[in-house]
Amino acid sequence: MSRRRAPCRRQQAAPRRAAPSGCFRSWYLGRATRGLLSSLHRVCLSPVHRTLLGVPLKTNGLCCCCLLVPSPDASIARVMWTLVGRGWGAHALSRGWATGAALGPAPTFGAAPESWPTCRVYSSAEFKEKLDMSRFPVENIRNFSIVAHVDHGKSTLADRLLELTGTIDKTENNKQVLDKLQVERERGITVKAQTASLFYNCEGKQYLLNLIDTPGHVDFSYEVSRSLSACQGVLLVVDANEGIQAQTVANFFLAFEAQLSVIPVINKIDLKNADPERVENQIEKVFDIPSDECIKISAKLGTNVESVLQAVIERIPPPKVHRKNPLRALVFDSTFDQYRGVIANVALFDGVVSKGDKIVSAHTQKTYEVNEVGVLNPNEQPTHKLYAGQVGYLIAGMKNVIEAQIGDTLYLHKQPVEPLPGFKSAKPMVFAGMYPVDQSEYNNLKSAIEKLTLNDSSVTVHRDSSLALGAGWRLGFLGLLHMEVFNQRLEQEYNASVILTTPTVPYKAVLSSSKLIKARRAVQKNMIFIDQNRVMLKYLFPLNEIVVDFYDSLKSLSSGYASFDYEDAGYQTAELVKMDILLNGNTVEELVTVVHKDKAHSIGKAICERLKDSLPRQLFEIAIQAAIGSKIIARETVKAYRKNVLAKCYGGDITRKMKLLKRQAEGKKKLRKIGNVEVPKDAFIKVLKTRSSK
Ligand SMILES: Nc1nc2c(ncn2[C@@H]2O[C@H](COP(=O)(O)OP(=O)(O)OP(=O)(O)O)[C@@H](O)[C@H]2O)c(=O)[nH]1
Repeated sequence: MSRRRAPCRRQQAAPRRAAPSGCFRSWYLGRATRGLLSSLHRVCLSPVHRTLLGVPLKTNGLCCCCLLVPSPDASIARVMWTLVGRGWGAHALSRGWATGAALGPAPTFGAAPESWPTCRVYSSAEFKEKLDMSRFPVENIRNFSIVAHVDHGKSTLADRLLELTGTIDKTENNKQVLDKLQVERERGITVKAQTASLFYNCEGKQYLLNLIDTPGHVDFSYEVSRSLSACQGVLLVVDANEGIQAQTVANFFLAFEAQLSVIPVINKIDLKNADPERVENQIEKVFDIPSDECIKISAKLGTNVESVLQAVIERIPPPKVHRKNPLRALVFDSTFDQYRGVIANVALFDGVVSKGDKIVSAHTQKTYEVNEVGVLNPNEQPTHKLYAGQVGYLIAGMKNVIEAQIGDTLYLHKQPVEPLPGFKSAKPMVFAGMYPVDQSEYNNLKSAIEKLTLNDSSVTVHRDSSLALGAGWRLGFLGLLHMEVFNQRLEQEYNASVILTTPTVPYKAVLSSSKLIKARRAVQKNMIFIDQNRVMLKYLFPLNEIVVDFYDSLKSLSSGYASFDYEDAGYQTAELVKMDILLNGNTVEELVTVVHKDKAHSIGKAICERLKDSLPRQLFEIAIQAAIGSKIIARETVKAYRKNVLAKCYGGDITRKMKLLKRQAEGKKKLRKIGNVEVPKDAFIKVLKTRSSK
């Protein structure tokens, strides 16, 4: 039995240290006790992590400790961020232990520690103030997105705005901090819209600026359109050298249609080839925005960026919301955290939400208890409440994609509201099959795909299987880059290894073999769902379309699952014709048939082909014809046997051979005239089946 040791004197008497400001690669937790740390160890750390994290704890050996991450181990980074994300700092504060720690953006897992951001440490008072969101009345809130063509400088401008508002420190390492994903860092492009709440003091007023940095590439335009639903304005960034490009126009119209205020920002004016005046004129001409409304900046150097903040406050209206109404929150994005479940990004259109509230999803009608609310600053910063007009995150124990629908409306239990319109679903353009490299990994890959599609709702997923690759999925993407990024994220964020088939685009195909019912001139009467797995379909069929092989075809198409029954529905008017089948000009009475006018040609052709296959070759040629009245609509020929009349001629005179062949041809002519073609019995059955299946 292990005995608990009493805390040593040195620990109790440890002086309170001043929080180191801006300490790099470290987390300052103030007077966090060993008890809290060890409980955290118990809750979330594996033995390896405990050992590694234990090293700096032991060496510090004080109540007041600074956790240094001892190695670039990716999993350690993940754990540290999980702890911070779980509100460790806030927890310590609520117990009166500590100053809290608000950090820079999460390090990308597996990245070298040098790329990690600087931590920013707040005083207790600052931290307490951060938790109270009631200090921002609606008129002091501005919600806006930064939109632009690819590489025109959105993320760089976002960095400057974060710095100007004191959200992050101005250091070499804080570059494109809102591009948090490893794939974004590696490729140098934004693929995921990121929200950041900035606190800004202007002329004695405290403003809350909710900024959403969006991707520029067309494959991720769904991110832009969703982000705009949480905004009242956009910063339309245009490169001073390249001018207006395709995505500039597309994004402008997205904002215009959503009736948002558009602030044109001409960026990169520091470039040698920059021509801001030309771009100003373009903007005026194409978007009808007066040139004097354009703000010329260099996001890279920080030139004139302050005036962008001014314009946001002056030109973008505050949200039109009502705090006194019952809660109405739009879920506009979400991510999955393995410890906390779904983290939903929400924009509050009405009311207030607090930790502990019972909320209902309009989509699933399920009730949840709110475990945490907060803002992204730019990382998760828990707050006491979120108020209408604000944008933040909410954790309520939702566990999967079905529960956490993007576009869903959340409201308070027993206070139902009219759901918000939500979003149009994305239309995939490129499709590819995805299979686990090893079939035993199927379930893990399934769960990884589900979690990732939660964060990227524009991907469509359908189950599929292949003889060679086994069970898998057919995924739909908005483009090739989107497909590559999704695959890369699966590998990097979920450690999944997959086989991705060659991408294809959608085709519209008419599957003649499976249109079993339509092809038989049926008219649907009704459809009744008997239970979850069975449906009853009622059709009006012409009887001659089902008598012969309909049931066989139905069984084979449905792998034996479908059953069939019919009853007489009386006579109906139809355009029918009588079709004769002729053998060497003589009608075969047994094969005379009545068919629908539109199908006469195809049935006639098929019958002739079947007869050709079924009739034995004879000494004379047989002409098989299908006719409607005197009009021949199809013809096949069965060639005659040719007896080798020259067999006995060894060498000899050519005139003798010609004489024999001529005599044979004359004999055949006579045969043709008197020829009475014998039709075997099974040919009739084959022919009847042909007629029916056409
Ligand atoms: N010279 C100069 N370069 C800039 C400026 N702003 C951004 N850049 C550079 O332009 C490149 C693209 O910048 P980003 O901020 O990533 O552009 P983005 O629009 O966010 O890119 P996507 O999100 O991928 O569309 C980077 O190399 C930046 O350093 C600027 O004001 N001047």
